[in-house]
Amino acid sequence: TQTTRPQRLLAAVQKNATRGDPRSVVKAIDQFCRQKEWAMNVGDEKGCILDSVVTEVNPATVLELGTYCAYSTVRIASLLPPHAKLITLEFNPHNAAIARQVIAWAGLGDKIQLVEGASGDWIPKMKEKFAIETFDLVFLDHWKDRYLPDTKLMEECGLLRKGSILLADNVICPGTPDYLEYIRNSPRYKSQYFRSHLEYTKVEDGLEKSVFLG
Ligand SMILES: O=C(NCCCCCn1ccc2cnccc21)c1cc(-c2ccc(F)cc2)cc(O)c1O
Ligand SMILES: [Mg+2]
Repeated sequence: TQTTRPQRLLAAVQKNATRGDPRSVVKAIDQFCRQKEWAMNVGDEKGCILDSVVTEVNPATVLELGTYCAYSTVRIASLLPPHAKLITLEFNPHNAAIARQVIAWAGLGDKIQLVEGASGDWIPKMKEKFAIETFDLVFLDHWKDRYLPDTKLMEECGLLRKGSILLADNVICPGTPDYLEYIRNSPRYKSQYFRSHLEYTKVEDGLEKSVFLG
């Protein structure tokens, strides 16, 4: 029977990456997506911007919305300090199953908690279920029409503190116009656009980094 793209991506990781070496997992996925099949990972170009933000924030608590095959999950977790925790949310059970295996191959299982479900259902339960006060960093990479409602939901649920950083993928392509409009005009955020390209292409895309001012 026909394999899926996430299954082929996992096979490329298991073939070309070294167990326990997160950077080799990232490299193997980028090579697969450049040489074999495009996939919607944040990719190597935007990934460097992601790395610099993670390193600068040095977060103890991270929320990722949109795991897919755990490319950015592994990329972020490989830069976290020892006792930091990353919670990543994936809606699609098949993708979640692949992501778990990529995370295991990278040897990052003790830093990452993968949760299956929808952001609108899980965000209100984060505090009680995961003993989380607030998130130091949120990486938004899920349904593009959920970036705005979920940001408002995180505000309402008290999951953001003065200084929390939101980093949003795909604000140009596919685009998140309502999110950009809100976050760039709200007095409660200070935003900065990092211009880049859609993963593995020459199409314009970028990351929007926003600091919650409280
Ligand atoms: O759609 C994208 N990502 C989202 C995938 C679905 C997320 C589902 N999901 C996960 C957690 C979760 C929690 N709650 C609710 C839903 C949830 C995406 C698309 C493109 C893209 C595609 C084609 C094209 F021609 C150009 C660009 C590029 C990207 O980088 C992307 O990220
Ligand atoms: Mg994306």
